[in-house]
Amino acid sequence: MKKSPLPVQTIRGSDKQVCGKEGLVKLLRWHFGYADFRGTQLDAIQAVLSGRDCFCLMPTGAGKSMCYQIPALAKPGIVLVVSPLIVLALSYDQENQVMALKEKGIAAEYLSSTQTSDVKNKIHEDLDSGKPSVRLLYVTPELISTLGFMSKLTKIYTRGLLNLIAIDEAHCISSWGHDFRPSYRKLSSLRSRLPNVPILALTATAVPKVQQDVMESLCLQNPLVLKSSFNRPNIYYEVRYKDLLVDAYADLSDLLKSYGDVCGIVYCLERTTCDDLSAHLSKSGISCAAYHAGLNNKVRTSVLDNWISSKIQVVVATVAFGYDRLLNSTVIGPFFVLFTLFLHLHIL
Ligand SMILES: Nc1ncnc2c1ncn2[C@@H]1O[C@H](COP(=O)(O)OP(=O)(O)OP(=O)(O)O)[C@@H](O)[C@H]1O
Repeated sequence: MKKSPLPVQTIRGSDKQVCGKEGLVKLLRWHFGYADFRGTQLDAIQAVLSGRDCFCLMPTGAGKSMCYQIPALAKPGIVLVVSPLIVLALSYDQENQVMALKEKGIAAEYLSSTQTSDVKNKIHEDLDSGKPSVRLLYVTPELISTLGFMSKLTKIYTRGLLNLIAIDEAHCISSWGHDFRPSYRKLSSLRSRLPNVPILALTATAVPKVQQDVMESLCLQNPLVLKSSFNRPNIYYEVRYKDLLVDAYADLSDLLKSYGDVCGIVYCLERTTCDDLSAHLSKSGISCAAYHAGLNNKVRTSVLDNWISSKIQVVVATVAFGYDRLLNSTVIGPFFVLFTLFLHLHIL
């Protein structure tokens, strides 16, 4: 349901007004309906709103997005969110995030190669106008590294309209990290090109060496470093020995059925295993589909859509199925079960 007139801030308040806990909690309640901030969210938000850089290490699903979404509502101007749109599931998540924000009446847009030129032109026109209406702009690191976009950003910056740069999945900037992306390296120029704009680096996966590398590469100055606990009491591992099972397929099928109406992902190492297992499970009455890089985009999108909308219960996938993102999906929430280890041990 859409909310009408939103109290998005339109005038510059004093730091105390903008950063005060009471006002920020009000924004959170009004726009998102949550009672209070979680973990270190408020610290991160207050740091960036006061102009300080921040490195924020939070587990997947802890609510990192809120750390840049609330600042976008607290001050007039634009929050730039740099996020990698590597695989289908990630870009899907990005689109969903922007759609969900728009539903709440928050002016959010994303720029990616998947959009039509009409849509992109509209966003560029808004950015070029003296008074852009967009509050949250999601872009790829690749776009940041283009001269045209950088000069656009510089113009917005010189007009005093760039409030915050949030770097999502910030570990991608580190060549020590498991997800290193060369295009992220180019983000190191943001500090010199757009000085005085606070930078918020967000990640769920940085070991100390990567953390240091991220902070140095982004030239963070005296950042507030926030690290949350990674204990996830809702996740547990169970190991079953394949040799001790009469029929591993039947065992898996029974296990899936025993969870009732929940949705799950079964991870396999190979594409052919996904196809075979999906066929087996379908025969035993489980609504499922395979997902791997060998399938074309159309099929993959439809499997993802069907799974998210609960038309199918189980996806049998390789890691091509955006592991981290889907684990967090708000749509799936508590009804999500992951069977990764089981399959590795039993079926392969
Ligand atoms: N203070 C809060 N109270 C309750 N729910 C919250 C709060 N902040 C965020 N959430 C919800 O938590 C869910 C996960 O948030 P989000 O997607 O931002 O996590 P994340 O840490 O960015 O995950 P990822 O590592 O996948 O990027 C979302 O549904 C979000 O609306």
